Amino acid sequence: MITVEAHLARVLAAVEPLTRRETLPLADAAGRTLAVDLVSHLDVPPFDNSAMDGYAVRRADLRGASPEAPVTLDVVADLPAGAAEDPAIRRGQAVRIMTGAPVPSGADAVVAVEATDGGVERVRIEVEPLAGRHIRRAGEDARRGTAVLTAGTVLAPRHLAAAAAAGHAVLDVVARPRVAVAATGSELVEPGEPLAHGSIPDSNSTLLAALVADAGAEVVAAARLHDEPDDVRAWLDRLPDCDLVICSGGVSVGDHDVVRAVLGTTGEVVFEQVAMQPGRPQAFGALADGTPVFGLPGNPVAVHVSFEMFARPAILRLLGRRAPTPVPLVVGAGWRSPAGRVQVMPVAVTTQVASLVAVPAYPGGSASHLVTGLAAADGFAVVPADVTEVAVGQTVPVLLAAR
Ligand SMILES: Nc1nc2c(c(=O)[nH]1)N[C@H]1C(S)=C(S)[C@@H](COP(=O)(O)OP(=O)(O)OC[C@H]3O[C@@H](n4cnc5c(N)ncnc54)[C@H](O)[C@@H]3O)O[C@H]1N2
Ligand code: MOO
Repeated sequence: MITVEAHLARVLAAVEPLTRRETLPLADAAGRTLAVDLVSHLDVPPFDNSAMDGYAVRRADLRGASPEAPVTLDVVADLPAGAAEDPAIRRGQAVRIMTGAPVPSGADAVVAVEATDGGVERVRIEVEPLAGRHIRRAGEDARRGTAVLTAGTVLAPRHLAAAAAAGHAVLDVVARPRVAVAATGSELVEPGEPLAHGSIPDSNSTLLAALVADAGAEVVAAARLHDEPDDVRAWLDRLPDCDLVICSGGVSVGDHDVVRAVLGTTGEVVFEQVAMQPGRPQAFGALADGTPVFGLPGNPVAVHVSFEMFARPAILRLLGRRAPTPVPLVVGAGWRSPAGRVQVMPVAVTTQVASLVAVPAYPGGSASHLVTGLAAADGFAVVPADVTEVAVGQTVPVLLAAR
């Protein structure tokens, strides 16, 4: 038996970050991985502008101004947002200005309209503003030429907004890893189709395709294959170019374990017992053309768990992303864990007395066939191999599940 860490290290050593890139308009880049550090093309904001609707003034004109001693100024211009002018302001003058409009170069403060009588031709002002009051300075958010986003960032709406503000219309992103998925098993039928005795709906195909997409990759081939070595061989031979192949089922020691029968003879794929529950039997290696291939155990919970522990980290490495950090959560209901194996327990995350707690998503942690029970999970608690009892109130690391 090998450890989870050793198996993961072997997987990560076999995949390299992709060098393929795509250039996408901002609107199409959400969820993609930025390929390069992004430098601002602009000062952000691009010019000194007003933070308030009010009046641009010269502070020298407003010495000692107060509600008891207001000062009246002539309003010589009106600047809405988008105005391009830079009107001169002389002694005793003010410029009416709206939020976002460029502050005239002769002004050194803005007075909010609330501290005035709101006059259009003349304005009565009741405060002496501090220097620079209500002026948002050019470049105070980002200077032209400085980095605003770093390579490897998963582009969320807020990152796209930052890129737009920094003057970018398109972004260089890492190409989506191309992944082929196959579910093996002669008992499997298309979901929704009538079942003969002994048949079950194929849920792993749906699970794997959705997990692959969630991890930021693209499914370029998908198949449901009978436990016939020739079928599996033929599918593998006809695969389009891909970066990764993920199979489920057929990796243990049964008579019809077809992935073992096909890939176990090439010498490039290693079949291991990993000290993990569920998901002990694992296959990983390379096809004849070098494409990395996973053989995940067929039980659906084992598929999800194996994906989170090994296949997702591989896809994230292809993308140049870091693996997600588990979230420490308090245990809300205890459970037992096997000695000597890392237990990956589906947990529901709920709120108890104002704190988030993790409780088993269903009773009986090792039941790796409970595919509908798995739907109750919000994440996976990763319990170290030397722990046999997970007690209420203790903290466990939880890998949050795809949403
Ligand atoms: N003698 C032993 N038998 C088994 C062992 C063992 O160590 N010695 N390990 C058990 C464990 S643990 C697991 S996990 C499985 C892994 O075996 P396989 O990878 O060969 O998986 P299958 O036998 O093909 O399937 C296992 C189980 O999952 C169901 N399944 C498979 N594919 C799908 C799918 N696409 N959708 C829904 N359900 C699927 C399948 O019907 C089986 O019930 O081996 C144990 N046995
Ligand atoms: O190890 Mo199996 O993957 O528990 O069901």
